[in-house]
Amino acid sequence: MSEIGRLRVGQGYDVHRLVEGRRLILGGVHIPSELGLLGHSDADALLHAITDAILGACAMGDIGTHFSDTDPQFEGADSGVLLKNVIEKARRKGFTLINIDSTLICQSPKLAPHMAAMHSSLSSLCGLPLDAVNIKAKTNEKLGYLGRKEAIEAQAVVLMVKGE
Ligand SMILES: Nc1ccn([C@@H]2O[C@H](COP(=O)(O)O)[C@@H](O)[C@H]2O)c(=O)n1
Ligand SMILES: C[C@@]1(CO)OP(=O)(O)OP(=O)(O)OC[C@H]1O
Repeated sequence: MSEIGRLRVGQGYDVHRLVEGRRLILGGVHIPSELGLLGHSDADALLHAITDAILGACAMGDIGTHFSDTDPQFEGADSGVLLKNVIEKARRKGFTLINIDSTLICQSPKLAPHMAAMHSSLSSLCGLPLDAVNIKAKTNEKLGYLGRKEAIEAQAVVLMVKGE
């Protein structure tokens, strides 16, 4: 089969509510903030969106079917561990990750000062070179629940190749 016939694209999305009393973790990095994301795991919306994009590219379902949000095993889970587990499951089915692009929609805090750390963390978690990984940040121009700082949303697209 041609190289093009072996390419698979995947898309992922996640949103978590911002609340008091939780640490804000994005891309595997702790970001100092008065509010953190609520979830069963560490609620790392960026890693969840990327995990879902990988599962999508491989036609392997979604994050909740692999790691149930009612399973005590995943309470407070490090989403980096879940992401690495999915990359390994995909590898066993013959899929290799090529690149990731992603967007965080986050009115506050400002993510630019943390971008290099998130970029490096994501590259390391995914076993990809830095030039195959991208993270973008957007405010929501103060519109809606994202603009009111009630939540952070993440979107991701990945490209994968199947076979040798
Ligand atoms: N939480 C955020 C949001 C955005 N940025 C950076 O600001 C730029 C402009 O954002 P707009 O939403 O006004 O288009 C954006 O391109 C990011 O570089 C940020 O650092 N943290
Ligand atoms: C990751 C899981 C599992 O701990 O829990 P949450 O942190 O609530 O995250 P969500 O984005 O709802 O996705 C799937 C869950 O099963």
